[in-house]
Amino acid sequence: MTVKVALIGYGAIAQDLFFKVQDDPYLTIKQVLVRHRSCEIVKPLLCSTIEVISSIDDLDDDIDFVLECAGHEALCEYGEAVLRRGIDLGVLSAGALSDINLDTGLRQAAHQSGSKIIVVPGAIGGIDAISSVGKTGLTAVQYTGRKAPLSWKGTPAENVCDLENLSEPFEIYAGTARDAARLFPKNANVVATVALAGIGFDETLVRLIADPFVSRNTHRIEAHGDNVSFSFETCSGTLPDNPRTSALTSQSAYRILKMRSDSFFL
Ligand SMILES: NC(=O)C1=CN([C@@H]2O[C@H](COP(=O)(O)OP(=O)(O)OC[C@H]3O[C@@H](n4cnc5c(N)ncnc54)[C@H](OP(=O)(O)O)[C@@H]3O)[C@@H](O)[C@H]2O)C=CC1
Ligand SMILES: O=C([O-])CC(=O)C(=O)O
Repeated sequence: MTVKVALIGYGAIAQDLFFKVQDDPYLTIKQVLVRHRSCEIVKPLLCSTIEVISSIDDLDDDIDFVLECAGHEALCEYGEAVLRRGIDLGVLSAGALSDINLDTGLRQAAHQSGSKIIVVPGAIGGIDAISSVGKTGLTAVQYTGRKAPLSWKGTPAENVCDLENLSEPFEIYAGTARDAARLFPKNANVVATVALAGIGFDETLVRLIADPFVSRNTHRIEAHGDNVSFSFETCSGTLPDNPRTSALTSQSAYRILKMRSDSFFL
């Protein structure tokens, strides 16, 4: 059986994922949802069998899985409608779930229709272990993220340091996962994933660092419980079309799609 997938967004992650999926006999990207103004730009980039849409109402009834790879705003705009249609939703913009109303709305929609929300681990490793132990088994979780200075352009980091001329690592944020997810919507989705898997947005402590010495995005988790402790570090180069996004993100998204199509899965 071929699993029919719709993507929300056609940026760096979606395009990289698209190339991974195109030779896979068990997965088909059937539709791509973009903003209305982008439809005519995206159409020529895709083969004619893939429909480019700009309204969630145009989602085909036979879509098995929708993957959001567009940003917080897109998850707010389309997430609930996808789930209400009974279609499972993969989420990359997990940081949007730091908004309690959105989180509750999506969970209710999924519960009522029987669909599922799958938070894609994306750019960070170790989520399986953190999630297996979860809130009941963990007492402290600390996340530290490092990216090259220019990856923090357009964020509140610009108010606290001169990103263009950093010669030493600079801590641009220290606080809760909830505030990090809200303040850094394009850089702290992994923070939200760690929080959701572990002890929650308000208990997970976060440090974000603009580091002129890193060439790859680096995500470090230190987690402790009464009977367990973890320390994970993930370093990934970035995608050519978005130098702030880890290449691991689209690899992880492809894995989630394969999970739905393959009979043996690890
Ligand atoms: N969980 C994880 O590990 C990670 C998650 N992410 C999340 O994934 C998102 C996408 O990342 P990436 O591909 O690198 O970003 P890009 O900026 O390269 O692409 C995002 C695409 O989504 C489109 N888009 C944005 N809003 C909407 C909308 N409301 N409706 C339709 N399309 C929309 C944008 O179009 P336009 O240009 O017209 O706005 C753009 O083409 C990030 O914003 C972030 O939230 C990113 C990295 C890691
Ligand atoms: O791509 C990464 O390394 C992480 C990222 O941007 C995010 O979590 O939003």
